[in-house]
Amino acid sequence: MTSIDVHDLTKEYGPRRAVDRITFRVPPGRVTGFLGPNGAGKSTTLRLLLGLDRPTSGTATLAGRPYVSLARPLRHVGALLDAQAAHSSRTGRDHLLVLAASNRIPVRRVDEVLEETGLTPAARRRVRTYSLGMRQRLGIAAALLGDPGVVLLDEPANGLDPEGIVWIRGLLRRLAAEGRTVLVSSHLMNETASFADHLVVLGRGRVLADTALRDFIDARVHPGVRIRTTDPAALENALTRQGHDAVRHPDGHWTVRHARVDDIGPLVSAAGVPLLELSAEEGTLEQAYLALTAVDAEFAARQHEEVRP
Ligand SMILES: Nc1ncnc2c1ncn2[C@@H]1O[C@H](COP(=O)(O)OP(=O)(O)OP(=O)(O)O)[C@@H](O)[C@H]1O
Repeated sequence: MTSIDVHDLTKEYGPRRAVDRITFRVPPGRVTGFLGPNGAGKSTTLRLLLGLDRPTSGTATLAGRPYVSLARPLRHVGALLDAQAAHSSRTGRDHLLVLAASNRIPVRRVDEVLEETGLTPAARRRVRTYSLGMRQRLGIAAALLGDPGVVLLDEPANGLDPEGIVWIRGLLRRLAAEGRTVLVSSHLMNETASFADHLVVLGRGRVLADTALRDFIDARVHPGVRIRTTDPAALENALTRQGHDAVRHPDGHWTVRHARVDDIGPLVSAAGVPLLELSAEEGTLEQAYLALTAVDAEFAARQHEEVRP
């Protein structure tokens, strides 16, 4: 099994505790979103997983082993941390060839990942001539080079055009469907909601949530129902009779809070209310995330205030 296991992991930089005794497991076969405000400890955790930094205490392992003990790491773990890291005087293809040679990966794979990331036409151009999105694609190509069981990507959609964003979404889902372990850190909530099955959320170096995407949203944001009608009085009557909390908006539409279409639809239909629209307003990941982190941020702000002279 190629799971990622983080156990009681702590990293201190001088007096600052970037990661504070965190424990979580990322299993294969699904995409796990790795979220948290700036400075929450996501990059530090990824760096510890990739052996780029040493933990103060605790462990971070891939398939039960620390990264540094892997003989040809790219064959086990593909990572994108900094898309600007490629040597800019090399061509994109040469960059990948060097990586492939150092991990005994066949040249055939270089051309495959160039094709997969849409870089074949630019393969023989120097990286310094690449756009931000092309560098990003090259970073993703490098991550996929060794056909790894574990994929760690930091902001993979960064700099990608709309087509690229649709592409990366499909790629992440496919990697998970192939049974790989996929951990993706991002600040883009709509994007994360489009590909993640599960979330690990950090805040100030600790795990704030480790849960399925749907459960994460449902636990924090109540669903609502949006309605438009030609007979507002009849609608209001029908809803308030059943104790529903209905709000009329300036443009004339109504929302019924804490309700589902399955309940409201039959109710308004039985009351003979003429409908122009009846739709579900599901909570979004952004709303749920902000609800969770607002509490955390408030606490941090209060602490900040307290230490001010
Ligand atoms: N090399 C370092 N030296 C000192 N402090 C560091 C170092 N790297 C990270 N930190 C601190 O550790 C904390 C966590 O940083 P980290 O980069 O892991 O957060 P993050 O969740 O990745 O944030 P972002 O979303 O902004 O990328 C921050 O307070 C940061 O200032």
